[in-house]
Amino acid sequence: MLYIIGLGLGDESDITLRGLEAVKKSQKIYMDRKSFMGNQSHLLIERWWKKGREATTHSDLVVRPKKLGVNVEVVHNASVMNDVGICRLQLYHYGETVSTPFFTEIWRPDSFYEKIKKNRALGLHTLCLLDIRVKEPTFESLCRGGKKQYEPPRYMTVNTAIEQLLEVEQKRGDSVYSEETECVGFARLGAEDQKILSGTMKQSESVDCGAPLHCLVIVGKTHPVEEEMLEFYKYGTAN
Ligand SMILES: C[S@@+](CC[C@H](N)C(=O)[O-])C[C@H]1O[C@@H](n2cnc3c(N)ncnc32)[C@H](O)[C@@H]1O
Repeated sequence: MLYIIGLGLGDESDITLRGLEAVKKSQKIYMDRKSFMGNQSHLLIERWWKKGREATTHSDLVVRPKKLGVNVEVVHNASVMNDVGICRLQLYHYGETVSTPFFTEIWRPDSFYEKIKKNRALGLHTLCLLDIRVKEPTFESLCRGGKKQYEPPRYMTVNTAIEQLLEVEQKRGDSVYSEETECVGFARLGAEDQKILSGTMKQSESVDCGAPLHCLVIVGKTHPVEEEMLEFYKYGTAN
């Protein structure tokens, strides 16, 4: 049996009772070290699983064992996809979620711009999931071959996300959003020191939201009740 257990967003105490039961009765436990930060992770608990591979996807971790006839059970938990609801921007007012990768000197992908443009044309909010670089081999060690060396882990901040979004707006120029566009920054959702910050992109870009993980919502058309709630997290108020 392979259990895939969501640990939630805060720390290991967020595991569900069902998840804890599955941990207790498993012989081997794998930690998914890619899409997690410190406490938030997806525990891969298995009985028959061979050594995991360095790079894989969650779907692959379900498909491959199933093809081998291994039973797979997912033990659900909170996800950032629903936890952003804490700021009371209504979840059914969101459009397509986008990912924002770290730009490099030579690689500045901006496919997210068209998706944000579509969402905003419909008045919808956009959740931006920010890049995580964990166990990334260094360019030198890849070129040299042999034993890999790894870059230090990097987690994109709200500040970097806004900076890159505004750079793309400047380049594409379709007035999809601007420095004055309302957004909500989230840091460490589910942790005791979680931080939620609502303000314009320009205001939010100047705030240090602290340790990762961060994500960002670009606010679409709001209902008066949504606006009322965002006041609690307004730039300049302590929260
Ligand atoms: C690829 S997604 C994985 C999300 C995870 N599977 C889930 O459903 O919660 C990783 C991104 O989600 C966002 N994220 C995940 N956990 C978060 C948290 N506790 N607080 C803020 N953002 C978070 C960050 O942008 C992070 O880079």
